This record gives sequence, C-alpha cells and structure tokens, in this order.
Amino acid sequence: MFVSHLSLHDFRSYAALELPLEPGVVAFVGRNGQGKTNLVEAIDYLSRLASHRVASEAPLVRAGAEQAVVRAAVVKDGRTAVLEVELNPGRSNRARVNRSPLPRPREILGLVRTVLFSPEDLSLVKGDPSDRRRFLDDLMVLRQPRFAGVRADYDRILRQRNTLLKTAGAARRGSSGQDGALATLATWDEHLARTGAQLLAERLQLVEMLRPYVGKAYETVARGASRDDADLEYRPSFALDGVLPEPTPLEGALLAELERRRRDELDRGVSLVGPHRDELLLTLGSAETRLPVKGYASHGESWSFALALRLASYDLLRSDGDDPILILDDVFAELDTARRHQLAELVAGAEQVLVTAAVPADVPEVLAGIRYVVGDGEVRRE
Ligand SMILES: Nc1ncnc2c1ncn2[C@@H]1O[C@H](COP(=O)(O)OP(=O)(O)OP(=O)(O)O)[C@@H](O)[C@H]1O
Repeated sequence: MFVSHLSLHDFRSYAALELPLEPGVVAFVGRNGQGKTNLVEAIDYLSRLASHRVASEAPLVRAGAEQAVVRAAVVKDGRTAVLEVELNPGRSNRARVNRSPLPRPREILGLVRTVLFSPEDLSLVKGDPSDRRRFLDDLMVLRQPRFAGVRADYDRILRQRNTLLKTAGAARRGSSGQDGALATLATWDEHLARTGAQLLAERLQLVEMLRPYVGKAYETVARGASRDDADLEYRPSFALDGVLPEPTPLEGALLAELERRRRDELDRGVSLVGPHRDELLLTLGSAETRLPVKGYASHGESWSFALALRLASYDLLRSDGDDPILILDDVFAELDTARRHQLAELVAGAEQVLVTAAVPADVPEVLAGIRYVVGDGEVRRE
C-alpha cells in the first residue's frame, strides 16, 4: 500500500498543506525543526490514532488552532480510499472514509498500516514495561483491528476497577458499606478477567509469532550476531503454570489470581493482576550467558534490538499478506555506516518508504528516490 496524497490542516507546524506522493522511496530532507517529522507523524497517526512522540493530542494541533485535520489518499491493490481524521483535543475526534463519517474513529484502524522506525524506539528496549506492552498492542491492532475495542474496554474496566478498589479498601478500613462494594468488585473482576484474557492470549500468540523474525532481524542488523542471540519472552503478572494460552482457560486463571490477591489489592487500592502488569522480556546472548537487554546491553546492541523489533513487525505484517508503509524517521543519523546500509537494503523493496533526514548524505544510496526539501513551512520537490 502507499499514500498518494496527504492533506494537513492545522496539524503541528502546517496551517495548510497539499502534498502529492508516489510509491517507492520518498525522502524529506531539511534543516532541524523544519517539519519533516511532522509529515510522517501525520501518516503514522492515521495508522495507529496515536503519535510516536506524544501521549496527548493537544501538541498535534497547530498552536492557536482548535482542531487539526489529517487526510490521506491510500492506494491498496489498485484501489484508493480517502481517510480523514479530525483531531479535537478535549472533545471527541471524528473520522471519515471516502467522506462518509464513521461511528467511531477507531474504525479507521487497519485501513492504512505503517511501521515506523524512530530514535524514540530506543525506549522499546530501555524504557518501562509499558513501552513494550504498547509495542505489542499496537502490532496486535494493526494485524487485527477489532482488538482496538478490546484494548479500550480493558483500559476502561481497569480505571473503574481501580476506583472501586480504592473505595472498597477505604470502606474495609472503616468497615462501612463494605458488602456492597465487594459485590460490585466481583462483577468488575469478571469484566477484567474476560477482557484481560483476550489480550493476554493474543499477546502470548503474537510473541511466539514474532520470535523467529526478531532473531533473524537481529542477526542481520548486529554484526557478528547469530539468529539465536536475540530472544523475547512474555512474562505475565502471575505464573501461568501450564494454563493453555487461550482465552477461556486464561480467564479462569486470572479470576483465581484476582481472588488470591484480593486483600493485597484492597490494601493498595490498585489492580495488581492482569495484562497491564505484564512484561515483555528481551534478552541477548547464548544459552549459558543470556542477559536482559535492559540494564545490560550496550548502546549499539540496544539500538540493534530496537531495529530488530521493528523489522520483525514489518516481516510479520508482510507474512500476513500485507505491505505496510515503512517510515524511517531520523534513524540513519543514529546508525553507523554498516548498519545504515544493512537497514536500507532490507527496506528498499517496500512499496513505499518514507525517510526523513536533516543531512542528505545520511540517506543511503540504495534509498535514492524522490526527494523533497522541507523548509520555511514549505515542502518542495527537488
Ligand atoms: N502544535 C504545534 N504548533 C505549531 N508548531 C509546532 C507544533 N508542534 C511542533 N511544531 C513545530 O514544528 C517544528 C518541529 O517539526 P519536526 O519535528 O517535524 O522537525 P524536523 O524537521 O523533523 O526536525 P529534526 O530534523 O530536528 O528532527 C518545531 O519548530 C516546532 O516548533
């Protein structure tokens, strides 16, 4: 798939932009702070309804404006669809496909797929467990958009259950109104277990599917590595002890664990069991000396692992029969020459590759394609 046209209105630094695009490699070059990343961030936003740089949406709207609009014509198997999202910070966003409004913005997910590499990816390896959970969940939704609903439901259930745990915990300590709160808690336990089990089953399966691709990708990007060096393991918030990795048995296991940890949860006023507490453990080394990447790996190894995770996502999506748009945002400046060329060779065959770079020489030869110069609020074809 590829984007054949991008329109921005009050998105980041762009008051109004109309940009025709072509398949193949498209590079955006220009000095720092000119709006190169803003362009690719807009396309990636349509793929995930989230930004790789900020958690909230307010910064995506041009300072002084009330709303931003991102519109893109996306060509897949010769057919074009026009996707549009209106961002209204503090209010509901709206989405349209071919000018028809969608009941919910998240129904746009899956219509354009991107895999984005950026300097922020280092946080996949060095950051909090929540960064790695988000990586898995984003990929899960890209592959199966219905999980956007499961994920949103889980977050809502978790918030409500945490509020209830606080109230019930306080009531327990004051021993007033405890029975009612505990009865309501049982209902939320069921919601959390049912929705959490769906997420958990899917993440477990996803990690198994990703594993061979990560090993292979790491071997390619890290000089001298073998495909067994990089590994990943899903670590749930409690021992699964042979429970079948399917929604129904996992739901039972989650419910039993919630029961077991009830007192603890009431004391602390937070949910301690469920996929929001899980970790994706990344390791490097041979069987004898396998070490976690976080806290142990060198800067170069960490970078290679982060690249391997993105490349593995790309390979997995391709094995699903998809051809996602690849976005390489400022990554070449971070890599040494050998790694730069290796990455460029790997991605050069994608249907569309969007590259941003401050220094034109950072873009490897094999990615010599169409070039735009970004500066002074304009995007000009070279
Ligand atoms: N909401 C916003 N309203 C107005 N301007 C914004 C907004 N958000 C970001 N900008 C401006 O956009 C510019 C940053 O653009 P962008 O991140 O795309 O730069 P870049 O060309 O990729 O730079 P670099 O090469 O340093 O990565 C900054 O000058 C910033 O002030």
